Amino acid sequence: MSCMNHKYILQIKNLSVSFTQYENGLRKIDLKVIRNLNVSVGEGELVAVVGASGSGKSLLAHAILGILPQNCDAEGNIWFEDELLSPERIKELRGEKIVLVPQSVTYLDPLEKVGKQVRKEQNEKSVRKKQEELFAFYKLSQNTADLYPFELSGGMARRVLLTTAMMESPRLIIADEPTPGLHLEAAKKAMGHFREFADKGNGVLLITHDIELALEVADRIAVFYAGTTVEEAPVADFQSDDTLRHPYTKALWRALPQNGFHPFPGKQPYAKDMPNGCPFGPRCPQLTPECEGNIQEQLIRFGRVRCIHAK
Ligand SMILES: Nc1ncnc2c1ncn2[C@@H]1O[C@H](COP(=O)(O)OP(=O)(O)OP(=O)(O)O)[C@@H](O)[C@H]1O
Ligand code: NI
Repeated sequence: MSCMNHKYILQIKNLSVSFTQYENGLRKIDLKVIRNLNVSVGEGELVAVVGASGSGKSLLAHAILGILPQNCDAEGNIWFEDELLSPERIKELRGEKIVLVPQSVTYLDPLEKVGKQVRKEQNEKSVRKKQEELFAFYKLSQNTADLYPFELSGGMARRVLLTTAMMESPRLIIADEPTPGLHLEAAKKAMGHFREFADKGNGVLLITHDIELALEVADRIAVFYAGTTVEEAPVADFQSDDTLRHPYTKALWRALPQNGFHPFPGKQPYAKDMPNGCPFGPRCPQLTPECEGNIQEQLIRFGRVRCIHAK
């Protein structure tokens, strides 16, 4: 499904996130870990954010939800259903209209029984019923509700996090790596649930480094590299590397098992050692001196790309 004629649920423009650190305990430095990032989710859309570890995926989720660490600052604009979000407004929407399925299971409160947490302390019959239905859906036995988080296995804890997100009637689900530790069946269920939720006219931002999973459920893929989106493309474009736009996306495509498992050398740069211009430059087969300049995002064939050589 394309979002061309849809309303946006989430729009992020020019987001930058930096950490303040002290070098040798004295000199203050700003470490920019996300730069000029744009990404959007339309009504009825499931958008997957893919990218290597450390590319800024979780920080993006935390920036949207206003839960960045103390020493971390965000700049840029985030719109939720045509409303420019302020920190106060984000607080109101968080957990109600915008929910997070966090990457780490440590988000569960260790001192409170699971059922109470999932129900957010509410005890009405309808809330209990919904929790029981969701537990059944995710194959959690009903007595799981009486356990404390430390009594759960990793996979159970993940399924508890999924039920927590599904308890509300959100408009946007941000799922940060929701599947590691889950059996294939549970992972498929969760994906099916997200797809269904989007198909009802809502939005899902699915953060994952599993491109194959993303290709199965998403409408569009946003590819992250070193703190920014290098490409945003409809899923159909991933059928061949000719229809993809950025050399990094093409390299990811060729590294997939079904496309020959071609590895590509090198590593994503750290925020401290960012090259001038294109962050992918040092690894790029198409590198030219112009790549060290300012790289604007261009619109090409219903997708967006940050590469001066893209066609
Ligand atoms: N508290 C912090 N202080 C300084 N740098 C941080 C902090 N938290 C994260 N970073 C840096 O920000 C970058 C992005 O981190 P983030 O957790 O968003 O990556 P990610 O794409 O979610 O990775 P993963 O796939 O491993 O979950 C990383 O380079 C990381 O080192
Ligand atoms: Ni992460």
